[in-house]
Amino acid sequence: MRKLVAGNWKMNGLVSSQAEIEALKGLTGSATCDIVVCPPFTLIDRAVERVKDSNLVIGAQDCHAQQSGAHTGDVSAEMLADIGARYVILGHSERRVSHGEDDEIVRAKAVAAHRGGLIAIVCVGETRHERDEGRAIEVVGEQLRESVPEGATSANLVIAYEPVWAIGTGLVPTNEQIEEVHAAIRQMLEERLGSDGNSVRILYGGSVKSSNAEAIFGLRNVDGALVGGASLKASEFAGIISAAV
Ligand SMILES: O=C(CO)COP(=O)(O)O
Repeated sequence: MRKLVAGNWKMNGLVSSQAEIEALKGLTGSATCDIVVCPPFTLIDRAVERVKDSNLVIGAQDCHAQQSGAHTGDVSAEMLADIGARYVILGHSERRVSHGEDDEIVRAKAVAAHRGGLIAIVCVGETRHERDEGRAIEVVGEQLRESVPEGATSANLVIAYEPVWAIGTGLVPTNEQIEEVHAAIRQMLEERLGSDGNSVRILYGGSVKSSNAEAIFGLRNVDGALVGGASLKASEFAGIISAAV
């Protein structure tokens, strides 16, 4: 399966950060994977202009479940598609924790993403405590079952496994732990989507860097990465992209 490497800029980036996208274009012209950059809302419009005629595409980090209406401060999937975004990250643990987003909200947002024509990158992952209790697969399975909407296909859904304790910490699960969870996700996707579940890309996210990317991409059922901090610097992100063969 062709790999997908997505960069989640989180709440980082000013207009001047467009230079990183420009540099990334120059560094990834011959990349053999799909590449998505998800800057903050404020930069999406400009970023879409910048990546025209390149192999980069632009995504967002969230959307509202409704198409329009009295939702102060929110942005809909249709608005994102309207300015040229192609993907949207949903259910990131930073939103699940700090914005109280539960699986039902994530699923409603995924329905909205599909209605708006966006590819949903749905994030799942256990906390340290849940892993220590031996419940990682159970927690991820529950999130997956409840967050993935009807109508999901390999063309409009990507899953990102992001153990909460690995995000921004420099900690990475062992190869066995990653393979175990990815295999469980694959099985659940097959149960849910039939043979098409085989074609849904499952990304790993959490402290991915150019120095560990190759080893992670070599693992079974790892179809790419969702990268936070290391996506902010073009040269570092390009190092990860070049490992995704
Ligand atoms: O949250 C992440 C991507 O969505 C991962 O963040 P880091 O790569 O900074 O650990």
